Amino acid sequence: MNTLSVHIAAKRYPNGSCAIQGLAFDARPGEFVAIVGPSGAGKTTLLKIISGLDTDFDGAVQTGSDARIGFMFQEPRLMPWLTVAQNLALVDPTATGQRLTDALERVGLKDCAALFPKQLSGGMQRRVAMLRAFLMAPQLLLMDEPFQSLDAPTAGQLREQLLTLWQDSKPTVLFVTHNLQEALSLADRVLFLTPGPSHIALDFAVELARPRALDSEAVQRMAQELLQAHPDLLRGTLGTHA
Ligand SMILES: Nc1ncnc2c1ncn2[C@@H]1O[C@H](COP(=O)(O)OP(=O)(O)OP(=O)(O)O)[C@@H](O)[C@H]1O
Repeated sequence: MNTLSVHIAAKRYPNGSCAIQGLAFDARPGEFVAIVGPSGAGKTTLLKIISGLDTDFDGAVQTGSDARIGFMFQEPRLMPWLTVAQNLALVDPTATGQRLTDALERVGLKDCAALFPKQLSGGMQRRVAMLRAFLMAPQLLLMDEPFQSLDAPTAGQLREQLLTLWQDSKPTVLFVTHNLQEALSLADRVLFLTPGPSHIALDFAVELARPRALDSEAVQRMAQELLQAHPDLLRGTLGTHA
């Protein structure tokens, strides 16, 4: 995939409200970029524009002409009438036999191929959704608060599995989150958005070695330093805990 290049001069909804104004950034191939901003800042709107679902904006997004783009949402969006294996086969028909077993093992779901979504916990369903996103071999993966409302240990496991999958195939990732520590534990770089109409207030490189647990001293310290340096940007919009 080429460098992702995003330049949104303005995004207005038909009711006249302006969600995004003057927002621009590039992301290198394979870069893991977190996007953090207050509720209503336009994060979901931004991902919809980048994915091509929303073309009604002033500006340009370059993803490369044949870039495969994957999406993972907060809700797993699995087909309830299909088994785990069948849900995965929808995006990758070659995901059968040993290849399927290996893939499921990567996300701790070795014995779940024949189960239906309703037989899985919320965390397990999200693992299937995450695996599905990677099985389509995206060059760009857009993730919209994918681990929101999971308990802390489950979210921690999913973060570890996400990094393993990402490091295997290295798509460019744009990961929207409200959680500053989650952003710092995962990303190469964090883009902080202003309240809407949003633009980028701070483009922050996370220069910490991996793995970095969310509750590690290094992540906690970096979060505290950011909160002290940019209280207006971060106050009231971001939890400092998982
Ligand atoms: N279809 C729509 N029509 C009109 N306004 C919209 C529409 N969708 C979103 N908006 C407005 O655009 C702004 C950005 O919304 P968006 O959902 O992108 O924000 P967000 O940062 O993802 O919010 P959250 O963190 O709460 O999910 C908000 O003010 C919202 O009310």
